Amino acid sequence: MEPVMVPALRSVLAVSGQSCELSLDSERLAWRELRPRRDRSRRTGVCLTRVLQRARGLTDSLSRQLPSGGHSIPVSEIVSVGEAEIDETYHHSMKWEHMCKPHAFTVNYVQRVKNHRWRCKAVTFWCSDEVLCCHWLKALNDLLDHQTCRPKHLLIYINPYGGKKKGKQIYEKKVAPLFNLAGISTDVIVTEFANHARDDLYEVNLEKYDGIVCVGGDGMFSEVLHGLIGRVQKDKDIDHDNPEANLSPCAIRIGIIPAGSTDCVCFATVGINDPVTSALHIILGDSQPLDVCSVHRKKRFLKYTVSLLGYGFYGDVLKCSEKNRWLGPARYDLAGIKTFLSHHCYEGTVSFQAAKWAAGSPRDLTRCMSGCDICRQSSKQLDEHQKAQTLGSLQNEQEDWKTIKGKFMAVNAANMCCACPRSPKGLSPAAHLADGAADLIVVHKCSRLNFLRHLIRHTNKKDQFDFPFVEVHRVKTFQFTPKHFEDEDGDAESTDLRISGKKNFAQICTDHPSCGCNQVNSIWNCDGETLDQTAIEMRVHSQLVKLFARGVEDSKPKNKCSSRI
Ligand SMILES: CCCCCCCCCCCCC/C=C/[C@@H](O)[C@H](COP(=O)(O)O)NC(=O)CCCCC
Ligand SMILES: Nc1ncnc2c1ncn2[C@@H]1O[C@H](COP(=O)(O)OP(=O)(O)O)[C@@H](O)[C@H]1O
Ligand SMILES: [Ca+2]
Repeated sequence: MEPVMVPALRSVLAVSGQSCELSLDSERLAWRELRPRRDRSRRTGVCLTRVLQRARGLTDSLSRQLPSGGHSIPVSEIVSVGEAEIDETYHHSMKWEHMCKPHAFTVNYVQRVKNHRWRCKAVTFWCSDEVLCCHWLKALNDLLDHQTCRPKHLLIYINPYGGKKKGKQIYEKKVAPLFNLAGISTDVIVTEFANHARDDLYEVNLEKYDGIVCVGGDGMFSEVLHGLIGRVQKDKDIDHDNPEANLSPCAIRIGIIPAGSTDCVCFATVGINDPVTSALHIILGDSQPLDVCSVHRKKRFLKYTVSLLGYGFYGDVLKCSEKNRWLGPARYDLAGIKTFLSHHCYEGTVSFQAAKWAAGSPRDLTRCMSGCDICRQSSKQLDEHQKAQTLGSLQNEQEDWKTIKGKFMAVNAANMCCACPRSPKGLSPAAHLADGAADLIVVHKCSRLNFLRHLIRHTNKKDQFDFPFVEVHRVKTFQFTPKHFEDEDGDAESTDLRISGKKNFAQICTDHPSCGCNQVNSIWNCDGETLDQTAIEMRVHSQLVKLFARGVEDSKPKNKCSSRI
């Protein structure tokens, strides 16, 4: 955004009974105390009056005495500004009778606390007269009016059954008051059934809104994502059943208020799953482009995914967890243990095309941070690559397919790092939000102990790919075909469920004669939703949607973008 040119403003006002020099330019609001703070007894009306009287005299000779220390807020992080509410008790305790009428304004702003968490703080500035107070209020509000990226009207979908079933409560207690404070108007829909939000987005007048917000987990986000992408393609007459279609990007941003079980999309794009932090990112109008992967079975669209598309271990965890939904987020822990103990592997073929133009690689020890250089560079290189393809100056890409045949514990595509509270660095720590590529992780058949060692590394700082049975590739597309599809004619158009229904229970797994398991197929976990097909193809669509987020901020800024793991 272009900085707004405003005449710099500078005055002496009082903050908590202390005279301060307050200054404002188009970028920042800053203040410093003019004298060191004494004890709290100085916070009386008499002192405050004196402070303000003295302030009048000081206004012209400010530059002389600025002690070190002070506060500074970027204008872009001010939530709102308003006349201070001076209630009766406060008025009397401050002995305001010594002043004819108090004049003060309050600035609400973002303060960073620990672990990427944000809070809304307030500071009140007391003015010597009404004219000065109005002058400051106007200058600040003019600057806020120029923050054009901020949403004014939002459409909110709340899943009342996600996570610990607290979505509605979280929204009403923690989020709605902040949206009110920021002057954002909202239309709120509490969903009544699964896919309510998705279907509604096909009908709703999107022009009325500056953003869509979902309150829930990754499943709820997925609903909104499907509704929005589907709606935009429908409006533009793009056939999403065509796996080669160039999908049209969605201009309207999506916000996520985390109230689910994993909250991976929120965690990986903000750095924490905290409703207040997410609400503040929405208010400030942050924008984070996000790659979206489409999943097809031949010419049939199945689903979109932005975080994990996983077959084998994560598919089985999901299947098992659904039976215990009543346990809330803990269902995944129980399912994780059960699935780990059952130790299944699945046979099939994985084929992929590497994302040759991608600037990073899955094991380069970088992380996708706010304003990521690797995402920027990759997307530039992808544009050039696509232009070259259109001009026909690239060799036939069909030759670039690589194939892995075998027995797998897991086949995962991570379009982002997939960090979440269970795994703070995620499934693929160096994956990027907006590089136009996904990391394909293939965990070959291995012993229980080795698989456990691999899983444990998702929770500590060690490299989970540093095993001979794990391989990882940065890809633009991949296909998976389970063994039984290859054994059949490989062209079966019938649904997997019919085929697997027959075969799964007929064939005894040769890998596990001792456990007598008869499972040939796993299922796909697609951002926490199941797919009804096992033979699939996935393709990454670079930066198809935008979120109200800014990527994870570096707490120790060195190289602003891609910090070392
Ligand atoms: C012995 C220690 C083992 C620890 C392994 C931890 C590995 C965790 C990786 C988690 C990746 C999560 C990827 C995100 C998936 C979500 O989209 C999905 C749905 O979320 P929600 O809608 O909010 O419920 N969550 C899952 O599939 C849960 C995976 C849990 C695996 C244990
Ligand atoms: N009112 C509703 N009743 C039942 N299911 C719903 C409702 N609203 C949304 N859903 C579905 O609930 C599922 C899980 O939602 P989510 O918010 O991701 O919670 P969790 O993280 O606990 O899985 C999603 O598949 C979503 O489509
Ligand atoms: Ca990506």
